[in-house]
Amino acid sequence: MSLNNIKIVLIETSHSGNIGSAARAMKTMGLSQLCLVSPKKPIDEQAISLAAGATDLLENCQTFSNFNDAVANCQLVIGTSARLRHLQNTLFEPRECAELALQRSLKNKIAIVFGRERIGLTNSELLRCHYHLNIPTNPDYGSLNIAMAVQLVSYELRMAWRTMQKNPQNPPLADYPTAEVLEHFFAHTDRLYTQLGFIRNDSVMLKLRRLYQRAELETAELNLLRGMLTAVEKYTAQK
Ligand SMILES: C[S@@+](CC[C@H](N)C(=O)[O-])C[C@H]1O[C@@H](n2cnc3c(N)ncnc32)[C@H](O)[C@@H]1O
Repeated sequence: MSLNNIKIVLIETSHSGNIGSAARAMKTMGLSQLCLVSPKKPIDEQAISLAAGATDLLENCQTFSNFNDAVANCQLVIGTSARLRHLQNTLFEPRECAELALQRSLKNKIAIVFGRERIGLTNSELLRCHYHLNIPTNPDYGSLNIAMAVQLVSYELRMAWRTMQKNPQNPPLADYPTAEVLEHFFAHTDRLYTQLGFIRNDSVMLKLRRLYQRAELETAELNLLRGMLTAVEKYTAQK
């Protein structure tokens, strides 16, 4: 049992030093999978210096051009946010998050996504996440440095991992679709119901996304919904 199925994704990081510090935070807790999405600065001297002995994570990190590609192969996507947003997905705190992520990582790939230093994650990125993770902090001053947020979440993952070492669990029975498969389903739903005149503005699809993300659809359940879309499509084509 390892933490290798859990990746930490950093979106458009401005300061290369934060990438290095995040790598160090991860390695101290036994995490190794670092992904970057369009970093504003490449991995440079400062990143290497702040990574201290965790330069192997920087050498092995994967870089993507967008959020969707970075999480495409993950069955569970968790977005972190310092602020509570109006379009809130299921919200949890680091301990609960770590327990769920660890349990699901026995069979699935998990992404925990951290936002930009200044503006965090966009609403559209947060809508692509099954859960939102908020680290409870001082309500008057609650925004942590990104690498410190990575440290806290990684620590909870390590604690959950240690507990699981003592009480091993079976992998979950259900299969879950990857983020990429879910995105195809959302695009199909959007296309079909726009064509039928039911979807007339973006807010409908935002609400549907939230509903389906919250349900954490299993693969068999998703296939049922896809079958229903295809049946409606066939019926309307015959008319
Ligand atoms: C400096 S914060 C960005 C602050 C931004 N104004 C916002 O509201 O999200 C950079 C990143 O660190 C993480 N972070 C900082 N404080 C956090 C908290 N209290 N809970 C969860 N994540 C946090 C998030 O990933 C966030 O996108």
